[in-house]
Amino acid sequence: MALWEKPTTGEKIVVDNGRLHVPDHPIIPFIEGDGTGPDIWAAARRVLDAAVEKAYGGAKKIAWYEVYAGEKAYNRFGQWLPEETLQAVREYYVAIKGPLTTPVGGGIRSLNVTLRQELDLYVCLRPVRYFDGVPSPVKHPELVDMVIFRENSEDIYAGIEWPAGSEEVKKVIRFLQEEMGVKKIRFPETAGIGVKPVSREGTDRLVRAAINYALKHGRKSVTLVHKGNIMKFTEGAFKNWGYELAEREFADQTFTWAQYDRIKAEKGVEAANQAQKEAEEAGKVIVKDSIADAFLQQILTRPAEYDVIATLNLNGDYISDALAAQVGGIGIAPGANINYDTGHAIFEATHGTAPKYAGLDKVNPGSVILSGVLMLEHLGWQEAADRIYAAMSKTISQKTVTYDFARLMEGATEVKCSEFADRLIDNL
Ligand SMILES: NC(=O)C1=CN([C@@H]2O[C@H](COP(=O)(O)OP(=O)(O)OC[C@H]3O[C@@H](n4cnc5c(N)ncnc54)[C@H](OP(=O)(O)O)[C@@H]3O)[C@@H](O)[C@H]2O)C=CC1
Ligand SMILES: O=C(O)CCC(=O)C(=O)O
Ligand SMILES: [Mg+2]
Repeated sequence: MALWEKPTTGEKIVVDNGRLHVPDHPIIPFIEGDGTGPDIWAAARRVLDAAVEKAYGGAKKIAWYEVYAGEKAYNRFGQWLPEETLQAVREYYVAIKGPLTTPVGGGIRSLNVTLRQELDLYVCLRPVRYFDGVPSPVKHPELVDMVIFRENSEDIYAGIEWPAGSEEVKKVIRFLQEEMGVKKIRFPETAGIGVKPVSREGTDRLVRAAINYALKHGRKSVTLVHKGNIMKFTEGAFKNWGYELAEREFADQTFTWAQYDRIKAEKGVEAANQAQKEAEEAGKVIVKDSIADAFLQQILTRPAEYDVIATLNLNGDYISDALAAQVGGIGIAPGANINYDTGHAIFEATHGTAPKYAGLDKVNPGSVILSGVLMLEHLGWQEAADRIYAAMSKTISQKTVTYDFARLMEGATEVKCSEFADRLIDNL
């Protein structure tokens, strides 16, 4: 028996050869989220509806369809992630969600990660840009304009791990020592073990999506961020496979640092520099790489050198919060989880449930609103998206902001989460 009723109004989005056909009243499933989720989702929904109404004068309207996950699902149905929720995203293609809680060190596995895995949403897309007037801890936040393509289905993040002392972990240790010849690593009884799968297919589809994005949006470079000096056959392979993919599938549109190195070895550094210069002048996308620790310091010291970033799952998680902080914090950091082949996508903020602020109508709804803007762009409703971007810029410049910006801005008026949405709607 179904756990809840399906919507009776609105129409389904149809996907044909990976292309979305969006009706005027598309049914869009949403998950409210845990913690601050109800506050920020309520604010976001009002802003999205008002922008669509204003942009299309009533000709288009989203038919919202609530589906359940997390605490609300558990409290109502005794299930953390009902199959109906997964089925709804499969059927209606595009969804949006608030953050969901994941306990640390035990309990259920991340529902956020499970949604990505179950629907094979292999790209976590997180654009990071600066809005004028936002308080930032760095001198030139306006130099940050990056789009993160984080691999979303593999890596240590996939959750293959066994707890210390378990029968499973003992078996894995025995296997490593007796069959795989791992002798030099100490494996005390207290070791837990995690496994890090990284595949060529997983890398190819992620890097392909990043290069396609760079070409479509006139971006200058794609940087493969990895820790391949240490994890050679996972992160190092990611780098090598990324370069190979660029040279194989985008030979006329890209120039890679692997090519640069080959020219340098054959003809010297000047010839290599000249080849890169010519590629840049011809408008080719430069595909380069950076080791993750050096990258994290360079995004602070030389952010203008980075543009589209393609990286593995865990690196991408860290990098997205770090970059969000540079442009004013996690309160305005949007994201999307996308499968470019099937057309499925779930939009969500970069931040989590911020439990200490739950129910206070306090936090910044900007991240989930801007995730909604990415969703409107994905639907092709650019006019509505543009209105929200403009309203966001205007509201911030008027210094009417939530606590996170107000505490760092001189002369700001601090407003509640819902009031910030009101101001945005006034400014649409
Ligand atoms: N995709 C998802 O659903 C995600 C879920 N999570 C989950 O969320 C839970 C809490 O994680 P936690 O590590 O505390 O990270 P959070 O991102 O939830 O919160 C960390 C801090 O970020 C700031 N912050 C978060 N959201 C906002 C907002 N909307 N506006 C302004 N500031 C904000 C607050 O900073 P300050 O204290 O300075 O005010 C907050 O204390 C965990 O269970 C985690 O697993 C985490 C990330 C993503
Ligand atoms: O799933 C979670 O609880 C955390 C996920 C996360 O931090 C992220 O995807 O950025
Ligand atoms: Mg994160």
